[in-house]
Amino acid sequence: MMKHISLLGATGSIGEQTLEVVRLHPEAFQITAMSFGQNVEKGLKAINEFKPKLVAVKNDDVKKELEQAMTSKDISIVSGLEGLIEAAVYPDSDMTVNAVLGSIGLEPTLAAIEARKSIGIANKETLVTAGHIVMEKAKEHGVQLLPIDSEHSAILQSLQGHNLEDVSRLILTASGGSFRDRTKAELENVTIDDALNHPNWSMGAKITIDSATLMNKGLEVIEAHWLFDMPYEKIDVVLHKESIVHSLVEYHDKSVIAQLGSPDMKGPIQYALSYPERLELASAKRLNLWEAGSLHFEKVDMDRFHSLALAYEAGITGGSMPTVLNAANEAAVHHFLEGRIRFLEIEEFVEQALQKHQVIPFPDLQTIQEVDRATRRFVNERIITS
Ligand SMILES: NC(=O)C1=CN([C@@H]2O[C@H](COP(=O)(O)OP(=O)(O)OC[C@H]3O[C@@H](n4cnc5c(N)ncnc54)[C@H](OP(=O)(O)O)[C@@H]3O)[C@@H](O)[C@H]2O)C=CC1
Ligand SMILES: CC(=O)[C@@H](O)[C@H](O)COP(=O)(O)O
Ligand SMILES: [Mn+2]
Repeated sequence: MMKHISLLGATGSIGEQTLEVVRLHPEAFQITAMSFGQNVEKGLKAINEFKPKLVAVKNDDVKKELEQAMTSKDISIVSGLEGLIEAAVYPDSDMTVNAVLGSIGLEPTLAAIEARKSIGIANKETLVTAGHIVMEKAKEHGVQLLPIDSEHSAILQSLQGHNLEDVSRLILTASGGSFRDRTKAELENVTIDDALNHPNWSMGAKITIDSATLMNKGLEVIEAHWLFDMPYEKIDVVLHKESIVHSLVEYHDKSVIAQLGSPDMKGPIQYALSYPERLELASAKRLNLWEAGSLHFEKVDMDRFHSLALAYEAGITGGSMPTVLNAANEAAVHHFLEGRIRFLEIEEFVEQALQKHQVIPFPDLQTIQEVDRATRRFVNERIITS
């Protein structure tokens, strides 16, 4: 049966690869609504090809620009957070794929759950900042969140046919990112371009920096905690530089089940779209184990990758702490990408924000939004005045 999809973040790395999956399966998937931020050129191409009925953009200026560039008058264009939510709950859509960047994805996710859409979630910041609210709402409305993040997709795939109660440990693999072979001292003067040079994956700028600090893995630990209802002491991270084993599940009998494949996000995206079925993915590179030769696994040095330690601490503390972790990291990475701070200062600003924060247990949505704003202000002011 045809699945109708609202795609949030259509011009991004995950968004474009989702469109590629839809392009490969016109018999199975159709884009009914889409959103993007401000890349009108890319957005317009996607609109012309996929012909959604509704398009949401970042603000009124982008809306005007798009309206002038569009020839078809049959497509509604909306803007701002309200527009993003409208796209997320578009009545003709069965599924909402959230591939926007950052905690702006939270309210659209909650709205889509309330509208009982099936959810494909790439936007990990949403689960980090308010996992307890998202998961409670999903449970209340009987909605399953289907992970698009490769590690969480690997875990979901390794759980098929098994019970969560029989799991003794989740093991997330980490490539180590752009600087995995450098010492901390060697990170003092690395450039933005160096940091954006991921060894295995081509991704958006923010997640590529997160991968280099290993904050990405920290966010993923918190994401796994919520998606699979797993306590932090049962979530481990292992360095695996080939990014071929995408994550593993250990069961009580010490049997370990893993999902492997060549690094290609179209796999996890398609699995979320077609779940629980599997479709052909003709464009994917077959994993050739004799070509891969050896696979390597290493313990993570938590002093070297301090951001991962900060994420575990924030997750275990819980309450509003993960919101601070995420907001401080989003702000600091933004400033790094703008050339205002050095690479190692990202984790310093995140740590300062966490240290200054008085944890609020069980924060509601409004509290989370206030903490998010206050944390960004704290980081911005320190950076602008330093
Ligand atoms: N890239 C990857 O391989 C992976 C990504 N993820 C997660 O998926 C999410 C998306 O990542 P990625 O695709 O790399 O990111 P990109 O930066 O490539 O894309 C982000 C998308 O969100 C849109 N966007 C950004 N800000 C806003 C805003 N304020 N309002 C509306 N739309 C906005 C952008 O629009 P525009 O560009 O038009 O302004 C773009 O379409 C992240 O949470 C990331 O952690 C998870 C696993 C792998
Ligand atoms: C492709 C994907 O899921 C990314 O989140 C990936 O995990 C980044 O790689 P590392 O964080 O392991 O470097
Ligand atoms: Mn990942």
